[in-house]
Amino acid sequence: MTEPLLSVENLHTHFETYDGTVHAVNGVSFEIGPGEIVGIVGESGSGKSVTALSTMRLEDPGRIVEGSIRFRGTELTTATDRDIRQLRGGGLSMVFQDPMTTLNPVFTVSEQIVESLKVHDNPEAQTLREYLRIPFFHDRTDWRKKRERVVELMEEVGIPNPAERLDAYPHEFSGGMRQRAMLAIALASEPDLLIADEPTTALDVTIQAQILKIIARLREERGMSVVMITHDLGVVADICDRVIVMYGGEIMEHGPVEQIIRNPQHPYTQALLECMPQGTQRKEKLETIDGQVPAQLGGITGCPFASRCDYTHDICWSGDMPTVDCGENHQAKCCELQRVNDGENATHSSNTGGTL
Ligand SMILES: Nc1ncnc2c1ncn2[C@@H]1O[C@H](COP(=O)(O)OP(=O)(O)OP(=O)(O)O)[C@@H](O)[C@H]1O
Repeated sequence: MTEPLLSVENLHTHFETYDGTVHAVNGVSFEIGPGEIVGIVGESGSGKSVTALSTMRLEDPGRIVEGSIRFRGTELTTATDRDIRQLRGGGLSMVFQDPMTTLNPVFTVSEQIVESLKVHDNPEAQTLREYLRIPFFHDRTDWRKKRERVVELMEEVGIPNPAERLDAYPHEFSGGMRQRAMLAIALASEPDLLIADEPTTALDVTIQAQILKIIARLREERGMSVVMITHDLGVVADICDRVIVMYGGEIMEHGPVEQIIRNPQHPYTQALLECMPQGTQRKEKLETIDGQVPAQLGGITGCPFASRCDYTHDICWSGDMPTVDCGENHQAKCCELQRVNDGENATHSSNTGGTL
C-alpha cells in the first residue's frame, strides 16, 4: 500500500460510567490508503462508532487512553483543538446515520451546506453559533458564488432540482434526500477522508443502493478515501475494497473484501456471514448468533467472542489471542485458527461441532 492517509495504532478508548470504566475500543490498529473504501462491520456495541468518533476526536465524553491516530502525518491524539478544527474543515468529514438529529431544523439545507463551505474557508468558525458572528456572505458576488456551489454539491449527491430547493428546510426533505443533504454538507469541505457511520441503515434498499453508488462515484471522481461503518455485509460487498471485522472493541479479522466474504477465517466472521438473509428461503428462519455482545465494563480478558464461540480452548478465556496471517493482507485473531494452521491436535474445552 502507498503511504497511508490514516494510520490508527493500538487505539484504546474508555468511558467512565457510574458502573465503572467501559473499555469501548481495545488495541485497534488499521490503515486507510488514499482512494480506498474500507468497511468496519460488527454487531451493535462492537466499537465501530467509538473507533470512528475517536478518529474524528469527537469521542467526548470518552477518552483516548492509549494509542496513536495519524492523519496525513499529523498526530491527532495530541493535536490542539485548532489543528483538529482545521482538519475537520479540510481533510476529515463524517456522515451520521440519522440526518434528522444532525441537521439543524431551523436552518435551510442550503444554509447548512454554506456553513460547511464557510468552515472549509475559515476553519476557526466551527460551530453554527460561532459561525453566526460571521456574515453568511461577504457581498452579492460571494452570495452568488456560494449558492452556485451549493447547487453543484446538491447535484453531485443526486438531489433533483436543487435550484428550486435552496430555501427548503430539513423537514421538507424525504429521509433519502436528507441523507444526501448530509453528504453534501460533508463534501463541501472537500475531505480526503469521509467517515460514514451507517449512512444507509435507515433507508429502503433502493435509496440505499443509490447512496452507495454516489459514494463509490465520489471516490472515483475525487480520489476520496471512505471508512464505511455498517452492520450490513451486503453494503461491504457492494462498495468496499477491504473490511475490518470488530467485536468487543477489538479487530477480529481484516482483509480484502473478497477474501473475508468468500473465505472468512474467524468464527465470528463466519457466524456474521451465516446470519445474512441472502440465500435464505422465504419461510426459513434467519440464523442468529447465540449469546450477546459482552459488556465491556472493566475490560475483557481473553477473546471477547469466547462465550459465543464453538471452538474455545482454555487460553481463549484468559490469554492474548495470536494474530494469524492468512495471506494476501488477510489476518485473523484466533487461537483455534492458529492451532489448525500449525496442525496441532489440541482438545477443545467446549466444542459444539463444525470446522474452521
Ligand atoms: N457515551 C458512552 N458511555 C458509555 N459507554 C459507551 C458510550 N458510547 C459507547 N459506549 C459503549 O462502547 C461500546 C462500543 O459502542 P459503539 O457505539 O462504538 O458500538 P457500535 O459497534 O458502533 O454499535 P452500533 O452499531 O449500535 O452503533 C459499547 O459497549 C457501548 O455501550
